Amino acid sequence: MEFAAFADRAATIEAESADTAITESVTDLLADAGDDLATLARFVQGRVFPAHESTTLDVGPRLCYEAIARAAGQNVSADDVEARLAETGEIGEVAASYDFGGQRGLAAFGGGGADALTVAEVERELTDLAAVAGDGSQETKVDVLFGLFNRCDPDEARYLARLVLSEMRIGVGDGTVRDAVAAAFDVPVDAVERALQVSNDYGYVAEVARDEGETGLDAIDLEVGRPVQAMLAQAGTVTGALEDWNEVAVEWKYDGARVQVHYDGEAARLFSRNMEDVTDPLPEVVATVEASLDAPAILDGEVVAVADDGAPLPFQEVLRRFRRKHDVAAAREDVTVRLHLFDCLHVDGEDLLDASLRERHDRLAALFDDDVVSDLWLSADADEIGDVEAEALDAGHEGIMLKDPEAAYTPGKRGKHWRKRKPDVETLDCVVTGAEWGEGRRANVLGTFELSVRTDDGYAQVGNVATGITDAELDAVTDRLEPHVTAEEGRSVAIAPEVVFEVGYEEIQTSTTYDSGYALRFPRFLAVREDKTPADADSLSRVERLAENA
Ligand SMILES: Nc1ncnc2c1ncn2[C@@H]1O[C@H](COP(=O)(O)OP(=O)(O)OP(=O)(O)O)[C@@H](O)[C@H]1O
Repeated sequence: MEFAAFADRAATIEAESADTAITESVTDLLADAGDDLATLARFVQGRVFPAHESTTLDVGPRLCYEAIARAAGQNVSADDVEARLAETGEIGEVAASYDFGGQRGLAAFGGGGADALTVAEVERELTDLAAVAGDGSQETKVDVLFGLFNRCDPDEARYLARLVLSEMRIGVGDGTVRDAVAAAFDVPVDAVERALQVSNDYGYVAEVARDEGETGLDAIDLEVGRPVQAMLAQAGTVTGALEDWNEVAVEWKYDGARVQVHYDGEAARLFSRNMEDVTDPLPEVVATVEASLDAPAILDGEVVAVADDGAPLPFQEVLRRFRRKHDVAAAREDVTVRLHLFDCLHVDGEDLLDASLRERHDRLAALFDDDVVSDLWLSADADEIGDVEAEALDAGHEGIMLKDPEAAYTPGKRGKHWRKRKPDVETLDCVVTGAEWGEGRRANVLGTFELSVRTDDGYAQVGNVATGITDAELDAVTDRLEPHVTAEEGRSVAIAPEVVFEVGYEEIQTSTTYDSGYALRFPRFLAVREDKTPADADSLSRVERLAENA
């Protein structure tokens, strides 16, 4: 296909506003694509390379402006191009506004002709351009781009400029291409979706859909060395997770950077969340993996920067390691990293995407014999989950992940099967007005604390807290409260309002359980506010406001 024909189709697509019309136009484009199918399935999304490839054009805006300026003629400089961009705000518009050499050439041929750019040629030239490296590479890249722009008419220039800067913006998203592939080659959308998840390559999937149909799509498997998109999480709550699932798989949410490990039986390669190859900057992670594995595997996890005492450092520190291309040894001295693996997508020829998290985690745990694998707690108890969260926070991590233990691994999906518990937006300072002695090992310490807020004439209860308190804190809190016990009945004690607890919670609900008319959902102990007296504690009217504004 001539590049001019692609530009023409792109312009048509861009002019459409309805999603269905856009999908239909992309469907037609793919159906007519012939040998250019794979390339067009990428170009239409503004991609030159498959999503799983780390290859980039490595063409910054300035370099592109220079190439445009050179093609536009002697009197135009990169600064002029940039100035026009400041006016119009869109690089395609700017590129289309110049008279390039090619326009005159095309006019002479009456459009098209021997010198007409083809889609295949653009793809080839850009692939060669991406491979240019070393001294003088920037100059060579400008030369290649100049050569292309010089043969463009305004419409071609518009879409070439956008393609080069990954700013296609014609309203075609991942979902559009998925649906268009399904429609163009009469295969089920689900089969296309799965194949895309597994291969991360729209071009390849489009070709398989056309040439081998549904059977071919179903046969696409994960491949060691070809990264897949990471499964993502939504914000969620413990109460929500407990409502939705019988049991919740709880893990620490490590504060680091996502890493996907591909081990081919001999060597490991590592990929970042956006599928960049980060093998070289992380030799000790590679060594950890290679020391334990003896069969091919694809694993998912987080790399965390740690201080000398093992405590996690802010995640910016780990990014310093990810970005390091030179002098890795020195960077390694500066920032120590640890690998925490939490999922397993493939082991020794077997894809595990469709297996449950429960099974995938078991398979992962069987591959390593040290503490590389995340601890996973299965729980149906909010207090227990709260304790895991308290431990995670104590250990310096971000909080917890709540996962559906039965769910499959869905690459690239921000679904509801993985949830990250948001940090508390608000906390409440509550007065402790009662408590209960613990049981068994904890019989000598107070365990559950009655939380109240101030009212006009006293205090009203909003809940009980038993979660988030370490054993050491329980001892200290018991010593602090015991002198204020005013009455005792069974394990329950009444306590004079003296001590203020800061508590986190997920939600405030109206409730008839407590005399305040409200109940904190999933309250967690955060601290004793020694700096506050009950007079400084929160009031019922604040609770009312918080409940209303939720
Ligand atoms: N045990 C774990 N299981 C899954 N993801 C984890 C875990 N520990 C840390 N993480 C990190 O938490 C992220 C989950 O949140 P999300 O999928 O929304 O990613 P994100 O957009 O990078 O969000 P965030 O900025 O909150 O990390 C994962 O991408 C991963 O990097």
